[in-house]
Amino acid sequence: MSQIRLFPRSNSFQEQIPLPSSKSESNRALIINALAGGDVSQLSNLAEARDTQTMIRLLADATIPIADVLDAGTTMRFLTAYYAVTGAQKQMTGTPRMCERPIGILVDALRSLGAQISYLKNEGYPPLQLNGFAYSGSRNLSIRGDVSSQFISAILMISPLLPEGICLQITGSLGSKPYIEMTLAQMRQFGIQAAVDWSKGLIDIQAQVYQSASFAVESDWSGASYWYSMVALSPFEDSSLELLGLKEDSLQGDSAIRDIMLPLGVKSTFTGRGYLLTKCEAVSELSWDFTDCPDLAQTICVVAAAKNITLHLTGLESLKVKETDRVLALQNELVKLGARLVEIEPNHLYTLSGSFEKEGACPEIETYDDHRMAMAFAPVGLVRELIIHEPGVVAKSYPSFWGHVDLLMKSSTI
Ligand SMILES: O=C(O)C1=C[C@@H](OP(=O)(O)O)[C@@H](O)[C@H](O)C1
Ligand SMILES: C=C(OP(=O)(O)O)C(=O)O
Repeated sequence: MSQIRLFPRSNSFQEQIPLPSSKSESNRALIINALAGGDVSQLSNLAEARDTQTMIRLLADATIPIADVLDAGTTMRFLTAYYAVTGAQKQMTGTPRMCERPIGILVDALRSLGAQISYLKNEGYPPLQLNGFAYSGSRNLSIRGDVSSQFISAILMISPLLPEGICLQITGSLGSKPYIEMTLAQMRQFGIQAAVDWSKGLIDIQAQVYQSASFAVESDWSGASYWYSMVALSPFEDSSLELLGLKEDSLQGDSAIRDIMLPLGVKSTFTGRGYLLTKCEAVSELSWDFTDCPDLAQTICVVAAAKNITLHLTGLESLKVKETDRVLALQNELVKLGARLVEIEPNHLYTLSGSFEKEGACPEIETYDDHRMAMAFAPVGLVRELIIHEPGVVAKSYPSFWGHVDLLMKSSTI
């Protein structure tokens, strides 16, 4: 299918949504489990996400000479470190966009530990050729924190295997920190101790042996965000959704959606088996820093646009090097709803404002090979007819998304 048309709903809803599992937790669990020599069957509730299924497939067959990760950032970065430290001879590649996403910071760090890695096309970007590992003897490593936390997570997961461990100094500003905390928390569950001093940006991991363990992946808070949007945008006061499989104490930083959505009109109540979302009063203006939760930015921009809430956003720097340039994609598509996302201070502060257009020609939203563009805009279909192009992009993180949307909205596919 190349388009989905969504039709507004004229009454309230009360539904349960069986959320997908987190691909971030899944991909960490798979790498750590492989390093621990565990069996995949010890990991439960692994994500259906294509990014995770790609990781499972590549880890299952060590003889594959070319590891094609498609468009999965974590799979590319985590596997590069895994293959490097295990001395694999391997080519790493991905989609054309993956070959535009930076990896030089990780490659430099791995080379300084002793990995033989060369670039097959452009310096600093996939595809890569991995040619084995000869430990360099150094445990002190510096790494920039401002491009992608995935480089840091990748290095941390292989640290216990190195003869002297690693003392990692994070330099510059740090984005997506909760993902690093997620990595450390999952390593801890497999027996690894780390000494962390965030005030100095230091993480010290001695040489240690991973203990194999069982691990159950939680539902995905990033995927949950789109259901928060549905409740926020429903015009009916008694609309509610129960999102299943979420924990109160999550490893996922995107659980911040609970706090962000409160001023946008959604209250979260823990039910023991997930969260019940109900409607509450929304503000008319809000400032938010997305440094810790970049994957929520698209969700929040679309909700604000459709509710005529003025938004001041910071922490969007990393959005330019994700599945697409997400700032540009948002700027192009939000205009179709009557909103403008304007850069106020270069690459720092943005303001979103406008007047939501409920009537007129049906907006057609382009998705730029980015699952989050499709899922962030879908909730608008509750309040006005909308077409979303290439809806299949959701498979990267949430293959069952449109099936779940069917619970709330009528749609037709072309
Ligand atoms: O480690 C992870 O699982 C992720 C880290 C984040 O990337 P960056 O660290 O590049 O911001 C996030 O955007 C991505 O969806 C998943
Ligand atoms: C940025 C994302 O994923 P990745 O970097 O792993 O491709 C995402 O899922 O929004």
